[in-house]
Amino acid sequence: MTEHVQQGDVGSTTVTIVDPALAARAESAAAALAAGQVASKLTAQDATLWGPAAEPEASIRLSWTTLHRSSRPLIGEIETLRAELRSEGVERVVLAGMGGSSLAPEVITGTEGVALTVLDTTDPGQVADALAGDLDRTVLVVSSKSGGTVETDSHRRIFAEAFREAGIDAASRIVVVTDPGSPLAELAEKEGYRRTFLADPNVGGRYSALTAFGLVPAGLAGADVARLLDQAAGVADALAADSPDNPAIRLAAALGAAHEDGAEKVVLADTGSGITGFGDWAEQLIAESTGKEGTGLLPVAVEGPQAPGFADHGADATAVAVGPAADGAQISVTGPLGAQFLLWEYATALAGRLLGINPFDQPDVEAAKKAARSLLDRPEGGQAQEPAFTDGAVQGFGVTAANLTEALTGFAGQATGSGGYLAVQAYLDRLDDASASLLRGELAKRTGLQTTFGWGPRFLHSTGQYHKGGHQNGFFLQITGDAEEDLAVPDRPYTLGTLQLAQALGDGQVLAEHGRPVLRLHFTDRAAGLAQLVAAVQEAIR
Ligand SMILES: O=P(O)(O)OC[C@H]1O[C@](O)(CO)[C@@H](O)[C@@H]1O
Repeated sequence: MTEHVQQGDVGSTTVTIVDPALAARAESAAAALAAGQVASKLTAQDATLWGPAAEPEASIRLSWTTLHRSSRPLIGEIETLRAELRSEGVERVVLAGMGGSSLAPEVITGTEGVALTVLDTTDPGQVADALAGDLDRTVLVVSSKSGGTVETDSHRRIFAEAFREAGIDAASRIVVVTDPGSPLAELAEKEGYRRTFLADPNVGGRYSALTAFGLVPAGLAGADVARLLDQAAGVADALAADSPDNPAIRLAAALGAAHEDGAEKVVLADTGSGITGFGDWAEQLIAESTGKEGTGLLPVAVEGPQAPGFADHGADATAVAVGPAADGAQISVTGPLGAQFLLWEYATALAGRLLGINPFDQPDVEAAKKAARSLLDRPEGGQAQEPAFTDGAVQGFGVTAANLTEALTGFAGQATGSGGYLAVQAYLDRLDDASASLLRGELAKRTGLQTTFGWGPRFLHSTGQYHKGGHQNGFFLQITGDAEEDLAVPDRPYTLGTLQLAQALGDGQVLAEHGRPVLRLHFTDRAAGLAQLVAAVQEAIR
């Protein structure tokens, strides 16, 4: 470390710019943020910080800066409900929620080793497995800020029917988290659902970790959510300080300076933070907040500091250790989970200012939802496409190639050396088909490109915004697969399987309209297709 190494240290919460060149580059941005009193204004919820165009949205999105205080009364309410449910033998918590309505509780419970079944998928097999759990002991938490998200609504319908069929009073087993006045709030009242927690409407989904959206499902599952608020409270004063030593200013200034120098990707590796899955939560915060108007920071969550893309990254990326600095890390961010939530929220909002965008909207998410809806309205769900090739258990779409190897060679050839990124989007079962995620490292290693991996449709509520709105240099590999069984969605004209495929095709269509290359590979047999794809990647891309 040299004199340029910068550290903002709050107890155990630190941001260290390990790379001296980056530390030097970040100095002026940090000084400007401090001099402009941006941190204290943000804490005071000043909606003018991102310019006049962003002000209307920002004025209803800033309550997250004080949640460590305002969320306190929730703790007792959650504990009371949990005790009540346990006294009835209800101990298994299933959470239906997309993006900001499930990512934080998943990290919180994962970090504490507490069981929570998260449904943020339309994969019929994954939902069927959750249904096959012990319904007698199950409570379903339905979390949706808007109250209109199709995946979450489908899960609610499927579980309500399953409870009824099992002779269980469905209303007594459904707990709702939503915004006041949403269609879901109204429905919960009409149906007499067990309990509705109304969240603070002045907090957007991806900033909602410390609202009812993060705390209710995690707390019902048994996580110590009061401690999370304590951890956030412990760092709150430091984050409000107009000083270059403010850890959020440090982080935002470094990411902003790196972006200015062409490092538009942020590679996140856990280096022993003690937090499980932080990258998945941070991905949504960073991508949806910054990836718009053709700019932004692309989060790339990798498997660890040894993974391809981290220590060996190029000039287009900044390597960030979540935990102590490791080989190749340019920035290290440490701290307990509650503190890291608040720190990254501040840093992302400040980085948004440096990038000149509104960090509180997600203008490009709707396009894919619309395309999926219109496909579902067509006969056969608009899904009767002819494959360009069938090679064993893999069919190829959107490509001129005779077989899998040829398709991959062409796709990788186009992307390699482009300075862009590869995005693998797997519309599969993230538990049973978990090994698909190995493709990320294989492709990153072989192409030298920053490579992301996302489960569809989960990523549509996360990195999906960046794919369409951010730097227009992504290459998209979609993977879809036949399911062994499908699930009907009660009172809806589609099954989960048709919805899942419509979501893939709809997003693919929007990406193609953006002029981005999309290769879709469909597995007629998932296990065989996956094995074939991994072997073909190893053969075709060297
Ligand atoms: O909580 P809701 O309204 O169901 O939305 C879920 C997620 O969907 C998004 O709106 C994107 O589609 C996210 O910003 C949000 O976290």
